[in-house]
Amino acid sequence: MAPPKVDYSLYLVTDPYLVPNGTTLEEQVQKAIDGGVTLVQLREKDAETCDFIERARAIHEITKKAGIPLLINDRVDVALAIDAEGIHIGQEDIDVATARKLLGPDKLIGMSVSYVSEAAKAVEDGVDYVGIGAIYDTATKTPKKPPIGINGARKVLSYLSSVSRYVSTVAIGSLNLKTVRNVVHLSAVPGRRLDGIAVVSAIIAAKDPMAVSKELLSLVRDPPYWMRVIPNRDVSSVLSEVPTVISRVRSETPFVHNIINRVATIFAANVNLSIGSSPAMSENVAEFDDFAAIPNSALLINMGFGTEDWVEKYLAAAGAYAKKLRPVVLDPVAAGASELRKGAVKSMLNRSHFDIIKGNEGEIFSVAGEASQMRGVDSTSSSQLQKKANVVEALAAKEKTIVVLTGKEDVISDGMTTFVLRNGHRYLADITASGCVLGSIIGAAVAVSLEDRFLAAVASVLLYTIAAERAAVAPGVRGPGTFIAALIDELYMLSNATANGDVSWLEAAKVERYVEEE
Ligand SMILES: Cc1ncc(COP(=O)(O)OP(=O)(O)O)c(N)n1
Ligand SMILES: Cc1nc(C(=O)O)sc1CCOP(=O)(O)O
Repeated sequence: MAPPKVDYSLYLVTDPYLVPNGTTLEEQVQKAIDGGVTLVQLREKDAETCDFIERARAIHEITKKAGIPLLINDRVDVALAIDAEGIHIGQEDIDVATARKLLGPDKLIGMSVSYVSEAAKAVEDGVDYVGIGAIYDTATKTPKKPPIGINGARKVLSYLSSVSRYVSTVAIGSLNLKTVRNVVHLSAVPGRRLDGIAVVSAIIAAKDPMAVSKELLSLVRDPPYWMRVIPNRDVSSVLSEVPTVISRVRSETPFVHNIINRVATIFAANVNLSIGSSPAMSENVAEFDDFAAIPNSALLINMGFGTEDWVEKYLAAAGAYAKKLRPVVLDPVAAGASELRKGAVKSMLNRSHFDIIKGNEGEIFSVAGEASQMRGVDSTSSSQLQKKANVVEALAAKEKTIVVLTGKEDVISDGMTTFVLRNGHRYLADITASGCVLGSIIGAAVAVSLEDRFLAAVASVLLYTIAAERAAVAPGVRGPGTFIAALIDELYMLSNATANGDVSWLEAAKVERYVEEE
């Protein structure tokens, strides 16, 4: 079923109160259209009818010249008075049947929806499009309902993909240069994605509405790097690229910004240094933008400590890196251990994208919404490989990410290809933060291998687990304590050997592609 001809990609909704001093709403709209806005809605909440009509006529002249539709917010009479191309109505405005009767069959009718039930009613009533929101809290208006996040948009899209009539969709509510990419591309479900975004303040209040519109339009239309998945990966070709990633970490010294729990800090910094990367440990929001601007940076968010402002802090950091197109690794430490942690992870995934999600079985199962055997921060390993592989693959596909599930066997998936890795040593389970510091290695690897995050994950796990095997039998290692020092030594030696062309250690790799049995 082909979508209708209206281009909803970048839908400007006006607000007279947000226009910067020294310019007019008409000028802002004209510049926004010059930047690529594809549809305009005139939204005047307080204007007298005669003023509303006068302004609508002026804006209509501009949109007609540009060949794009003008819709009127709420007011059928104003739409009829200027022969606008349609209206947008909310849940408490005029009903669709009456509006259709007044406007006729050819005008566009859009309706605000937050939930599947509202979308179902709007479809039944015959709307042309729905405005899904509010995705996030917005300062532009006080919403009557809580924000629905990316997951809420996904639910509505999923429902709409199942109905026979094509009803177009735009998302609304704090859509701006920081949020658009994630909302548009993460909310997509098989066979259906948002047709566009509706924007008020990011354009209307902008000093340069043309530039902002141009950028927003490309963020809507151009899929981000994380939407590209390399199909049909085989073990030997991925393994052949592992030394390149490890060598590049040593030669390019990527900057790894670790937001990590206190138990792991020193260990993580030493591990980063041992493989040639440059660690920083900071939770200060004031420096996130500066760190993200470092060309070869990556961010690790290790949710080890549940402080009060943690989610907002993590999201501020993730937003800073997303804006610079730099990678973010999420370690949902003890994700299923408490309601606080479950809610925090849910909120994070609902509001941001993560390039790699790494956790143990209990953590990954919890993130995926599956029942897990989680106890504290340890993970039992009760699930069969098949279950683990299915959960990891489904989560990776849903979140458009790479998922690394660690354990006796490590499972890595990009949603299409799943590898099982069987290296490592039991001492890793006998020391604290062994999982956390793997996140720091992954951060370094993905910083130099953004174009192939699956490879970065495989390279990191192999380097770490094979180093652990060697460390466990290194001279002088008598138990977990001496193992930690030997592990850092081995990481250092393997990384240097690889950079010098000696990749013999990789012969120990035990990797296979997971193929589900019939
Ligand atoms: C595209 C789009 N989506 C949603 C809205 C909100 O409409 P409504 O619920 O009627 O709220 P107000 O705009 O009247 O404050 C919209 N205007 N446009
Ligand atoms: C007009 C409107 N309607 C919403 C809804 O949820 O239905 S949110 C919203 C305001 C969106 O403004 P901004 O782009 O500045 O966040």
